[in-house]
Amino acid sequence: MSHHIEFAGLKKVFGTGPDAVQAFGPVDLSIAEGEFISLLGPSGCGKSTLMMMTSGLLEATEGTVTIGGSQVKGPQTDIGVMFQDNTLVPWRTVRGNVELQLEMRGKSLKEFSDKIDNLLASVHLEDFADRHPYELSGGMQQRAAFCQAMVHDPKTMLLDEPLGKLDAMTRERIRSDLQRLWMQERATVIFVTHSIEEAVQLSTKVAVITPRPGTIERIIEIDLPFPRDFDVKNSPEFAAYVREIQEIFRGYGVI
Ligand SMILES: Nc1ncnc2c1ncn2[C@@H]1O[C@H](COP(=O)(O)OP(=O)(O)OP(=O)(O)O)[C@@H](O)[C@H]1O
Repeated sequence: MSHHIEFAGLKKVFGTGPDAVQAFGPVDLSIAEGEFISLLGPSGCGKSTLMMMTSGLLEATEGTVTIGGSQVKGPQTDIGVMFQDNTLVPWRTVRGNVELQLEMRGKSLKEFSDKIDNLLASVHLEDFADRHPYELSGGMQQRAAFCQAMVHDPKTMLLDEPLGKLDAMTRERIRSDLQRLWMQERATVIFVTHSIEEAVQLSTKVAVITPRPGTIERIIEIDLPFPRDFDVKNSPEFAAYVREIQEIFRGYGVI
């Protein structure tokens, strides 16, 4: 089954009458299987609204979301989601939290045991598997949440500012982890960020969204080799992409 994502005439209005808020759209967008697309847009342009509609947690006012050929009509369980606030429960260990995602989906813990070990090792948490969330730093908690989102092998991932609350160095490190895992798994990823550099580093495409109600201003294909390591990030080509996107936001008057 293909795992492309399709938005057709997708629009969200909150409320009715004079108090109605045109939050997002209408937007048509096709995201190919294995694509890593970042959504970059000013605060309040409707990025989280789009992610909620894609995951089936919020109903669209008009239009449709289709994932892998099936129209989204309710909460999706076969996708991986990660938001700015992590979803770790305090009474379970790191490993227990990752296992919870399997239990909720009725999957065998035994079958996924090696996968959990590999995931925790890939984000350098192998020595903290038996610790509880309160014993972890904010960055470590986000890395654990990342393993939660990935453990059931989702072919579609929705990441809504997952690195937003982290300090710059931790953020840099998790970006690399995320990129490495994406290169291995090639899931279809929609990633919301406020960082232009982060979007250019991680994405095959960047969708620049207009101020509210968000519509797509431009899709920029990022034609740089993966992994986008230190050298790629310091190349003139990388800087040119960042500059191109900065110019769009300058045009909006938001930077
Ligand atoms: N449940 C809601 N009820 C009413 N209005 C809402 C609701 N959720 C969001 N909105 C409005 O919809 C618009 C888009 O909000 P949304 O959170 O999607 O933006 P965003 O692009 O994710 O913002 P940010 O970058 O600041 O996180 C905003 O004007 C917001 O006030």
